[in-house]
Formats: sequence, C-alpha cells, structure tokens
Amino acid sequence: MTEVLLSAKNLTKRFGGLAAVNDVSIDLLRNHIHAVIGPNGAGKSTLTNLLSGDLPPSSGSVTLGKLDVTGWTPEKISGQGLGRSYQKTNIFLPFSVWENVRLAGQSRQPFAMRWLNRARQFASINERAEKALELAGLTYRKDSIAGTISHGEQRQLEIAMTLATEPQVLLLDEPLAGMGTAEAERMVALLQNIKKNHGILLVEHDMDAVFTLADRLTVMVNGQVIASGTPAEIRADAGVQAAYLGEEHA
Ligand SMILES: Nc1ncnc2c1ncn2[C@@H]1O[C@H](COP(=O)(O)OP(=O)(O)OP(=O)(O)O)[C@@H](O)[C@H]1O
Repeated sequence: MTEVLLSAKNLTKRFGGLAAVNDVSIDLLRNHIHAVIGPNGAGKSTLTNLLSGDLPPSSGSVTLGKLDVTGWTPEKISGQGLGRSYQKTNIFLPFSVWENVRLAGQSRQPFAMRWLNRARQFASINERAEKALELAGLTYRKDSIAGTISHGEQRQLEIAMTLATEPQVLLLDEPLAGMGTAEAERMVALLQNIKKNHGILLVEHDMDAVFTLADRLTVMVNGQVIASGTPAEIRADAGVQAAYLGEEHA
C-alpha cells in the first residue's frame, strides 16, 4: 500500500461567521500529486495554511507521518519534513541562485545537527543545496543573480529553496502562475520528476497542467469539498462541471 505522508481530518477554519474551510479531509501519498482546485475564494489557500501551520484550525487535525502536528508552528512542521512554496516569492533578488538555495537549506538545519563541527555542517548543507538545484533543473543558473533570471526560473528557484529543506511533502501554491506555455511545460516536467520521491499537494489554476499532473483531485467550493477522485472521475462529475470546470475539460 502506498505510504500516507500527510493526513488531514475534518479541518475547519472560521473567520468570524465565514467557514473558509469547512470539514475538509484529505490524504497525501508518497509518489502522488494531489491537486486542490476550485474557484476564487473556495478556501484552497486557507487549507494550505492549515496544513503548513501558518494558520491554526478551528477544529480538526493534521497528521504528518505518524505525528499529530495540529497547532504546531510552521517552523516545527517544516522540521518534520513539510516544505511549502508561497505564491509571493521569498527570493532574495540581489543574491545568487546558489546563495538563495544554500540559505534556505541552512535555515532548516535540524537542531540535532548543530553539535556537528562547522566543516561537516558546511558540507552537508552544500550537498543538499546541490541536490535541490539539480532536481529543480537550475544547476546551469547556479551563479546567476536571482533578480536577473526569468520569471519561470524564479519559480523553479522557489521550488529548489523548498527542496533544500529536504521535505517529504511539498505544498505548492500556484507554481505555474504567470508562466508562458514553454515555461509551464518545463515546470510540469519538473514536478513529474520531483513527485518520484515526494508527496505533492498542488494548488493551481492552470487546468491543463492540473489534469496532466494530478493523481487525485479534490474540488472545493465555498470552503467545502464537492468532489474528490481521479482525474477521470472528476471530469465525469456533473456537480463539478456545473460548479467549476465548464465544458472545456469534459
Ligand atoms: N485572514 C482572513 N480573514 C478573513 N477572511 C479570510 C481570511 N483569509 C481568507 N479569507 C476568506 O476565506 C475565503 C477563502 O479564501 P482563500 O484565499 O482560502 O480562497 P482560495 O480558494 O485560495 O482563493 P484564490 O483562488 O483566489 O487564491 C474567502 O472568502 C476569503 O475572503
């Protein structure tokens, strides 16, 4: 059976009278991409924030591996193997691509490693950064200044920075936003490669990419899950057609 890396049960987040996320359960498996789709305001970002610890849930639970991480801080959750990329970039534009990835890896140096001598720490962070750059397809840009690379490459850099923390689970919020066709195709290929060793939760508005990449989809409307299943099941779901997808993916 495929390993469940992350499991959320009956998550609810209320902002005053609004249930932005309402009784949502979702599992994320190793080697799988689970896409969460839905119209603007459906609750996708709020759900991501609940999984990453950026927001505490009003009720429900989040389990990462075997640990109940409900209510943990983002730093503590990240230390247990959850990596998150944000819609708004965290990149230091005046720094090189390499420096950005290295800093991201360093920021997540586990506490237990800190007793190691500096030389060994240095080598292990460098090794992680090299691996992350390679997996994100950016080794050829290693020495470029981050502010000078293309928009698509900056999105790859965000992924490399997330990978440098050595996560098991990646939460990716609109990794294809603002990309042209060639950049989007490149990112789709990268994500297909990255999923071989990770579980990925993908929030994305590009439906062609979503239906190419996703092993499972969860469709949210007004905070609630209206459907969950394989791409074929979601395409065939009349409720999803009516609420969101329209005819183009029927
Ligand atoms: N901090 C907040 N305080 C109050 N309401 C919020 C807050 N964050 C989100 N909301 C509301 O919760 C609902 C869900 O928002 P959310 O951003 O999660 O949707 P989304 O599906 O990610 O939308 P989009 O696709 O536009 O990013 C919206 O009605 C939004 O206005």
